[in-house]
Amino acid sequence: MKVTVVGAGNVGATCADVLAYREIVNEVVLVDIKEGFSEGKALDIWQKAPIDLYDTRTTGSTNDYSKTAGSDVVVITSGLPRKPGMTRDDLIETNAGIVRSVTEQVVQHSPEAIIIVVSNPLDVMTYQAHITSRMPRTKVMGMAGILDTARYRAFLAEELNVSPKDIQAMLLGGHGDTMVPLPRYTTVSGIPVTELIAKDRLEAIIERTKFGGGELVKLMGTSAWYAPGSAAAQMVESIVKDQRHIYPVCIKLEGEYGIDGTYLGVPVVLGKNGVEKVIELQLNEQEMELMQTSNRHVREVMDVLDRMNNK
Ligand SMILES: NC(=O)C1=CN([C@@H]2O[C@H](COP(=O)(O)OP(=O)(O)OC[C@H]3O[C@@H](n4cnc5c(N)ncnc54)[C@H](O)[C@@H]3O)[C@@H](O)[C@H]2O)C=CC1
Ligand SMILES: O=C([O-])CC(=O)C(=O)O
Repeated sequence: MKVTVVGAGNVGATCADVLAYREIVNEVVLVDIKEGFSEGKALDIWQKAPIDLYDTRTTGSTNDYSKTAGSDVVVITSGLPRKPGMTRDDLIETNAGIVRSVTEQVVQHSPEAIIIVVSNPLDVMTYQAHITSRMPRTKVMGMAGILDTARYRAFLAEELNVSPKDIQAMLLGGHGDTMVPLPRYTTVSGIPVTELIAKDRLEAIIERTKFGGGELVKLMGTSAWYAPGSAAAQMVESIVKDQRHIYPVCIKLEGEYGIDGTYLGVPVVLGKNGVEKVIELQLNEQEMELMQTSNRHVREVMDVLDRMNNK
């Protein structure tokens, strides 16, 4: 199995490292526009192989996509990260052009690849990659929900003083302040979380989760990479090993949740064909309202992209 990671910056290099040291695939190609950058990162990861004992071959390429030919999965992380004071949506202008040109080159050399978009604003960059690639919706998806639920699960584990491994959760909607964490679908070793935590504490954790990316941007001056890189690698693993995990993934909705044409996070089964199935939860009125708010927000940013692309 061969995976290409485009963008050898913080998120891309972390993703490549996880794919290598966990031996998720045999071969990882890192691509970046900066001369020598991806080659250097790939060489560094390869030189760690005798220490951490893995044999995934890792190579780099400065914008030469012929080296990515025949990839099974391509992870797109190229693009600007935000700085303090910015929203993810502020990145649209620069990142749309990058995602468009990268997708064109990816598809030319790996027409069968499954594409996982990471660049922000996530839902709208997934839209950009999907329309550029002209592939079925099941093969072009965005990574956000695994990261957002991981943050939610980590905060809950800290609050309850239990292992983060025991916390299961689901989340819907766009990757932004309108994301929809679902307490009704959150359990701790099978116990509904609402039985273990006070309502106001749970609400505070949900609020912290919604702004989890911004919290890190404020602390570091740029956005997160360890959890995002691992989250993208986890999606790759479910695909290349046909594990059929259920994860929250951004995909174009076609009538599910009463929404048509918007790219939003929903639970899906992830296997060798990409999204094998979209799971439709029976939402209550309040959850549906939150999902619609998220839908309206992502739709607005999709409209901005449409106007940019039609200029
Ligand atoms: N979906 C999510 O949950 C998350 C998304 N992100 C997003 O991921 C993106 C990358 O973040 P970082 O890795 O922290 O940024 P970074 O600045 O460390 O790395 C981005 C890399 O992309 C490269 N690049 C730019 N244009 C390119 C092109 N045309 N072709 C190939 N490479 C190109 C740059 O040279 C740079 O090395 C950002 O847009 C960020 O907002 C970050 C974290 C989580
Ligand atoms: O916050 C950002 O800009 C990067 C991101 O999407 C996240 O870490 O959730």
